[in-house]
Amino acid sequence: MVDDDPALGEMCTELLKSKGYAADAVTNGADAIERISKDPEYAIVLTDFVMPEMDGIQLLSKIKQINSAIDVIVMTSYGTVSSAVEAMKHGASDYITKPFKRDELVLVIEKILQMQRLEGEVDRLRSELGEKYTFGNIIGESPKIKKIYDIISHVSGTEANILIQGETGTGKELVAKAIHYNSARNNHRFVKVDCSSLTETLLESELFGHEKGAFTGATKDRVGRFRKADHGTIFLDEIGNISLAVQAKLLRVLQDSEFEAVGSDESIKVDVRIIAATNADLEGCVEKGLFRSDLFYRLNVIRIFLPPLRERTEDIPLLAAHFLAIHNKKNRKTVEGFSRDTLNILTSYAWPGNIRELENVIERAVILCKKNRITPEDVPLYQEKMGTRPGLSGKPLQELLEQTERQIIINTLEANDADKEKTAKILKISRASLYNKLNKYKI
Ligand SMILES: Nc1ncnc2c1ncn2[C@@H]1O[C@H](COP(=O)(O)OP(=O)(O)OP(=O)(O)O)[C@@H](O)[C@H]1O
Repeated sequence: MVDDDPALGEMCTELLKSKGYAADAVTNGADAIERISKDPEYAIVLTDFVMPEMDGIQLLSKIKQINSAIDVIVMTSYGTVSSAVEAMKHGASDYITKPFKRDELVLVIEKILQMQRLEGEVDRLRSELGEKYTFGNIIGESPKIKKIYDIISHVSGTEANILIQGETGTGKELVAKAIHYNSARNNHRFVKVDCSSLTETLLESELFGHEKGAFTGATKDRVGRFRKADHGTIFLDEIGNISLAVQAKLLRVLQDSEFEAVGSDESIKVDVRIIAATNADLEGCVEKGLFRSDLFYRLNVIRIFLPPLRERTEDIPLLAAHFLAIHNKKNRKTVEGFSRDTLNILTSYAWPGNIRELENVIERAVILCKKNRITPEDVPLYQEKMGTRPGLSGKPLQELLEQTERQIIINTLEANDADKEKTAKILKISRASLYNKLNKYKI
């Protein structure tokens, strides 16, 4: 704390000490420089703007020369916004207007410390990537993804069919591969079929093969994917889109492990484990008669729900660091990391395209980046939509409040094993009110 008024210095240091931080005060810039030069532990300098001898801006640039990791907060007087702007231009991290309330000071300091932690976290994670927090190629350390790791290790050793459900880009294929490569079938093939990209006839022949002349264009025999996957695993992506006829044939493979190629009456026996994936509501499809319930039950022996990225934002810095490393290498770049504003932007965006979208954004940013860290200008498309602070996202207050309320309820439920009674008690609302909100927010 640098201020020529010793009483203010004392008040601030006492306050910060009462919050558990180490703090001390000096009354001029020269003393501040001396202490910073001797002790690398200083994380933040709070300095007055107008001081005799060395003013706030001069002190700021000297501090940055000595230790650029120190964040400087400038105190300005009421009505001198221009000096705050000038300080920010010179690299101040924030400013606070005098006179300020005690809470305001604590808030500014804590915000900076949190950002420093986030930056430190990314650096730490970058160095630890590849050693921890991964399962095969799956990256993440949030409780939700750790649960997925547990499920993968449990089910890999079994022969159970698996249904993976999750929005697009959440890593369904990655999970299917992790299960296969951790299973006893890993010496055999992992065969993927994208069920949504083929017409009914083509899909049938793709899955089960065909005999020459079975349909127009079938000029020679073809071995289907089920046979290619014999003793291995077949991954049926977008299973929700297949026709009822193909569903019937699939059911037979599941029940009897046999099928006939298109245009042939000879039964073929296979030993294949099936992992299916969908981003559709399969139960809803069953109710509407679009998906056979018997097939659904056979596939759904074990179901894995992959959470959307917005429900595990803790993993974003880790994933961002991972993709940064990949795309640095691919593009022969040496981008070191992300500015804190960029990290804020990345962690506050809703990511409708999930991890695939995050990877695309990082790849583009790496290519565009001209400095050593990725800055918000490198992720321009997303800047407007996100807003680094909730109030700047351009959304109506009501919607923002509801979003927050929804998240609070989800967090409380999660922390209490989905115990609604406990959740209502903790949040001090009636059970009826909690149920209403669960309905309203479709939790
Ligand atoms: N946890 C993760 N760690 C690292 N990379 C991931 C993770 N999840 C997904 N990815 C990457 O994101 C991209 C999309 O993943 P994937 O194809 O598995 O998603 P999907 O859910 O199968 O998508 P779709 O439903 O659109 O087929 C891939 O490049 C994948 O490597």
